[in-house]
Amino acid sequence: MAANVASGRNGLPEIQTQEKKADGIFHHDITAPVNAQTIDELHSLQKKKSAPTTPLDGIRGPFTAVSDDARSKQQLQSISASLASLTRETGPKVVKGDPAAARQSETPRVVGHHHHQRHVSPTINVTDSSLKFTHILYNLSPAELYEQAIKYEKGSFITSSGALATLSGAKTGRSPKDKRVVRDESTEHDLWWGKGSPNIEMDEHAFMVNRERAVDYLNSLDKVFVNDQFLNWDPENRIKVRIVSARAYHSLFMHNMCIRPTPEELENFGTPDFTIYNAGQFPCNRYTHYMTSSTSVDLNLSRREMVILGTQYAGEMKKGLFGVMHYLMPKRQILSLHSGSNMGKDGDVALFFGLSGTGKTTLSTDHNRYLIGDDEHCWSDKGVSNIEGGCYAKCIDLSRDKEPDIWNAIKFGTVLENVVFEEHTREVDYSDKSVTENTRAAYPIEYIPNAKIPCVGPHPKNVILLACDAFGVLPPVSKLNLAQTMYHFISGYTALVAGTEEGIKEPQATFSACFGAAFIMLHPTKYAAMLAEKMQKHGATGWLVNTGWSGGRYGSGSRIKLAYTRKIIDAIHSGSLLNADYKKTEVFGLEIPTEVEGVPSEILQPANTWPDKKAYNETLVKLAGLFKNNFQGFVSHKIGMDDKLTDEILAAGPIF
Ligand SMILES: Nc1ncnc2c1ncn2[C@@H]1O[C@H](COP(=O)(O)OP(=O)(O)O)[C@@H](O)[C@H]1O
Ligand SMILES: C=C(OP(=O)(O)O)C(=O)O
Ligand SMILES: [Ca+2]
Ligand SMILES: [Mn+2]
Repeated sequence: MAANVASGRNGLPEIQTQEKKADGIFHHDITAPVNAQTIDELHSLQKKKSAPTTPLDGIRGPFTAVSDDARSKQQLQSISASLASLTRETGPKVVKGDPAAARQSETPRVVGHHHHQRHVSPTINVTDSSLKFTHILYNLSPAELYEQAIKYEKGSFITSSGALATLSGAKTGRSPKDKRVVRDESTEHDLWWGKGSPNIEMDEHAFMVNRERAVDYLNSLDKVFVNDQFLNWDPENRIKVRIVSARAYHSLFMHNMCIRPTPEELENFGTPDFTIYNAGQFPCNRYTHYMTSSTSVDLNLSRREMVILGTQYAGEMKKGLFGVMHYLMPKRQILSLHSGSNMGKDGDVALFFGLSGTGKTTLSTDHNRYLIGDDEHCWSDKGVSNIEGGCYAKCIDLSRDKEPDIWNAIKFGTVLENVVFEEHTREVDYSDKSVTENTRAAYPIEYIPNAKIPCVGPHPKNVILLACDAFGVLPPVSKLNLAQTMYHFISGYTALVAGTEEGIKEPQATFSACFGAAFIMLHPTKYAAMLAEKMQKHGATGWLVNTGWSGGRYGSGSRIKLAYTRKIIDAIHSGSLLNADYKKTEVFGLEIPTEVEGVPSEILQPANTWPDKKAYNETLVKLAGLFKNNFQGFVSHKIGMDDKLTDEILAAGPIF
């Protein structure tokens, strides 16, 4: 090849790698020319249209064939029906796609899974809901949702590991006091109401006022996000959910947390079984009956709808749906569980119950075992199934060494809530609590390398009850008989520290029935009876594991090392702890092993670890009193058909 030397930019010699053509014109480009005549044409080439993965007309019979167009129309009609104001005649005019994209370009755009003809949208800001189109961003991909969040939602950034950092606004945790459940003829008798119940009532009318408020707000926006997804990996008991929301953050969060439909499943989705209207940034009207703040999370089981006003905390949606499952599943004789779950190589399944912060996510995510799920499960006659399609991990003080699988899951596609990062490098500082202590990562379950897909497993062998005991008196591990397991399940104890402010040293005991009183819908004894029956039938062993303090209460002792807790959990899984030597404790009557491989034996007996024995005994009796007091609410209830079990459970509490 002859190198021609000519004068390039800045007078520097330019090296020609091509021969001069006969016409005397230099050809600078060595690659093939672009297949477009205009910039618009070039841009239109960049995006390939998502085609349906199944040739629908080909595989269906001539009488059942539904054209793509008809299917797309049905889908839009279904979404319009979801968004319909119930006081007006028709639903809003809906069209798929980003209104900004439609304004920018003359070429039809594809957003979501189906191509749809672009309607001409008004270029002036016409806000009358009846005159405008509501643009629907339907089941967008994570990449599309990233772009939406970054373009339109303040506080959205890509972190150095590729996650989407977002802010949840004024609320950085759930608002259980603002939860309302419609009390009508059907729920009146079915649900748990009154003292101790999380179900604070509202009437149908107040619900409709809030529903209208949410729907009108959503329709006033130029676009809304719609996610059609599933709950429950048990195919026979799968629930179809639709989430209508105003933020890309919410849409991506639910994309990660619910089960993601395949394109085929989405084409045949039809009508949802349950719909969430999340108008989170818009408050409720406090003049509305039953409202006590500007936040309201309202559940109407008869309408199969939930309305969220005045909180953008995304966990509200995930845990809201969990409540729905706590109603729907027991009706089918399936037990819903606030637990993590994993499975060993030999197929042994463990459940991890516990209140927030006790270790469900951390301990079910175990590099040596298959992860079934970190938070919400069902136990049916066939075994366990995860309700969700993702995990929701706490990020505060997250370390690569101690929790490598969670660390590595924080990558492209993961939603990172309320974390603080270095403004230039976008490295997250997981120790920073400036926004909140409750920093979170929501990622699809397959981001954990040993996730068990599909997320189902056989009947559990071990049922592990986690308590983070900041009083430091519960043993790191004890083996429970069935009555003790039920006693502790119904009690649902944990004790965290009262606050993060200086000087507050007193642990705060929390009793939350079934380790999830905020989410259960029926009386706790209903779930307890089902758990007892299943554990008995399948021969599962119960364990109480304290992931909290040792060597003294909060302030003088310290939290049990995660590495030790993991060793304890390993010994439960392997079966070695089942046959260990045990010693029974006073007061709580708990069986404590004398040895656990990899754990210093002296920490197994809490009494040994307290330098001040008198303080230990006082604290132990104090906690026992709190247990006894809490259980008073259950003494008059029968658990299951068996009077004997009820008596045994009552006797399984602390004696002092
Ligand atoms: N010994 C321990 N066992 C379990 N978790 C521990 C322990 N020590 C500290 N931790 C921390 O406590 C937190 C447990 O939270 P998480 O697993 O998210 O609970 P949950 O899923 O039950 O809400 C994690 O941040 C974890 O790193
Ligand atoms: C999302 C939650 O779950 P957890 O804290 O148990 O992970 C919650 O309780 O709000
Ligand atoms: Ca929880
Ligand atoms: Mn969790």
